Amino acid sequence: VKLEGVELRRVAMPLVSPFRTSFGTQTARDVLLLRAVTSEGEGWGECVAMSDPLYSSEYVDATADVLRRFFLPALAASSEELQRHGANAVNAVLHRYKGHRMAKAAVEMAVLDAELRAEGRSWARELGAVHERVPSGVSVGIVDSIPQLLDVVGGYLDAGYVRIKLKIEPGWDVEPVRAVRERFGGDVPLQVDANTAYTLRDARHLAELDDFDLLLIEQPLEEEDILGHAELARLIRTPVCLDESIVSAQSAAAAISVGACSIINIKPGRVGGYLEAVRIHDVAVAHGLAVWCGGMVETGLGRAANAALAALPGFTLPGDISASDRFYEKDITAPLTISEGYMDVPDGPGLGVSPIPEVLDAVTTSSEWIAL
Ligand SMILES: CSCC[C@@H](NC(=O)CCC(=O)O)C(=O)O
Ligand SMILES: [Mg+2]
Repeated sequence: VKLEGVELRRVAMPLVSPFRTSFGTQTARDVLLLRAVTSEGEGWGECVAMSDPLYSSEYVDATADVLRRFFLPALAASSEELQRHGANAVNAVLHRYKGHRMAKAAVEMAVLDAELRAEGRSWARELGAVHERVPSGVSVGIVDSIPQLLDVVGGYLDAGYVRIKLKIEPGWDVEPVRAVRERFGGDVPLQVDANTAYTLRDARHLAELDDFDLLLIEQPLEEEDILGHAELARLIRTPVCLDESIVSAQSAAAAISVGACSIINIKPGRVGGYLEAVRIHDVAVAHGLAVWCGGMVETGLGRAANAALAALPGFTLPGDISASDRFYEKDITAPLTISEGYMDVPDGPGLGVSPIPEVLDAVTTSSEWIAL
């Protein structure tokens, strides 16, 4: 495929309610979208980077800059390779550049979408999906009080979500979990996500969560503390799941081999793209680990791609693949919905969804065309 140019389009998407985690509170998303124009047609990519480098070192202005100054020129200079191998060549061409995996993921996604739309092939089929619909879990932010939390959780259970994930941080962990268990019972699939907020000194405290039969505790320690997670896993019974720490199939293999995790949250943007996400799935499955698909508050574009990824055989735990209306009043695509707790996996060409032009234009804050 010949890459003729890429549009960098920024959209401002207000959230339906503030989303608070251990690293901050979001009320809106400033999202970078890529529209790749190729010889075979157009494709869309979504960059999952947040506005501030608080989840990881990437942030949306930096991803636009690294695409503009390094990645897109490099792809233009490797048009031969791109013509021959398409999206499979993107990460190979960009490998010499360190990090910026969310930016790499976005351009690989846009090129892959263009190719698949042209071939009439779905994202699900390309990645190896084996299900037509996937169970939908939901991520619940930190709120001001326990009663408010119980209302929020009750609302999502009424909406049909099959798994509840609670954001936790020091001072908001054992009590909220206890309250949810007491109110909704022991059968509700329940897990927690600390986003690196604890240290090994908190091990004894985190062991108090063992009484609540959680599916997992996600990323309790900082992302580079692989050995710390292995030590923590020996001190608590709740299975340790890694998110921020797993940036590639190689780092997944390393974390698994030292016993740092028994479950992995796979996020394509964090690991450089959907193709690497499948490799991590394969490594985890080969070691007998369960994986699930995490979320980065994506628009319908990334949400649709994540639903397809979550349909691979090793994704045996519900993912953070909630309906569009969990975060957005009006999504830029036709809204993704759940019924009886499941989301249909898109089966159209490419992502299977597209931005609705007038909706996209209404939320666009900037657009920049980069000819290649
Ligand atoms: C701003 S929070 C983004 C990262 C967070 N994501 C979620 O909690 C799920 C968000 C979603 O459902 O898209 C995580 O660490 O897993
Ligand atoms: Mg997480």
